[in-house]
Amino acid sequence: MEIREERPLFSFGIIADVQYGDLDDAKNFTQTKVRYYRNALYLLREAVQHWKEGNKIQFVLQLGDVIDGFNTRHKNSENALRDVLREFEGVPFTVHHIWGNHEFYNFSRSYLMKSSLFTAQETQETANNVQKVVKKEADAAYYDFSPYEGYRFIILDNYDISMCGIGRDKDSPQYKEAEKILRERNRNEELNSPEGLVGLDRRFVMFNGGMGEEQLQWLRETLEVARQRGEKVVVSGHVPVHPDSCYVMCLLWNYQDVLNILQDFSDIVLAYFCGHDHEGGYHYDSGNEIHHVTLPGVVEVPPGSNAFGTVDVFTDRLVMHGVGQLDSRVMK
Ligand SMILES: Nc1ccn([C@@H]2O[C@H](COP(=O)(O)OP(=O)(O)OC[C@H](O)CO)[C@@H](O)[C@H]2O)c(=O)n1
Repeated sequence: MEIREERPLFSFGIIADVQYGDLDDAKNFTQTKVRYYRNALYLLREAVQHWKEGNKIQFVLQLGDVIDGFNTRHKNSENALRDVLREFEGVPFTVHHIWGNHEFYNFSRSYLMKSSLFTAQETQETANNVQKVVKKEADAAYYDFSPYEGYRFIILDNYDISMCGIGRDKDSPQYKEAEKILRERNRNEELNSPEGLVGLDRRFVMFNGGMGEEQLQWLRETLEVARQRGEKVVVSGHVPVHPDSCYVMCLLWNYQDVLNILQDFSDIVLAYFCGHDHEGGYHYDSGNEIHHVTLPGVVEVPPGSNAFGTVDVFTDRLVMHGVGQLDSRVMK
């Protein structure tokens, strides 16, 4: 008879696209959904309260876009950031903040590096050395950590190559590379517009980004070391990397590079968690046994519901307990 463990090895929280702002509700760009900017803060508060009361999660993956770009119109970016960070004050778990496009509408990369949203700087070590958080490149936010022996989490910086907002200096090689990629693929004056782009090429808009060769190389090396150690790996970023897990306009520019790497390490990679596409999505890459989970965006959740979750990690499965618009799921 198969004996299943009752308790998970460990658990973590997930939430995406809070996009808080002290702003009146308004429709999104395509006029299809309402964004509830103020209410988003209460939904974040409810999620944090849920995790505190459950008293079982070790950490949260905050999957990016924690405040909205429209805060800049009122010069309110710092206040908005202060308000969301206050929700996490004194919590009994670690919070890993991932950077999305809205972080760069509000702040420069150098500002973010010095802020509490730069969680790669934390180095926490437990007795068995499994909670070490390792920062890599000097001006990038990708890193890895091991919350539990035998498990590794990888945080990607999906806007490493980007033209978003004020993130990258216009003279930086990364900004120039992003501009070259976009101008070659997108002939519109307004680079956020997908007009004239067909199929998967609709991802070549300015609110997406790409990952540079240095980061891709680091991802390969980190997975290689994890494989040698016999670890299982969960990867996260703001932007989806599988075309079947999201609306194609929200895909990472060089999603195929990342997918190839994840698939090369399909023996150890369990899942990829992200946000960005506010509709949310899910795809099981059955050939490689990798789960791609795109969380619904909190900012577009009407009052009375929510969109966050808790993932229990067992030796043979991840069990995602969704609240509100995030579906619950057992991922073998
Ligand atoms: N078709 C579009 C869509 C957007 N824009 C402009 O791009 C900027 C970012 O858009 P925004 O909807 O705020 O980005 P999110 O990250 O919140 O959402 C991504 C997906 O849309 C969610 O499903 C902003 O300046 C828009 O005005 C555009 O020009 N054309």
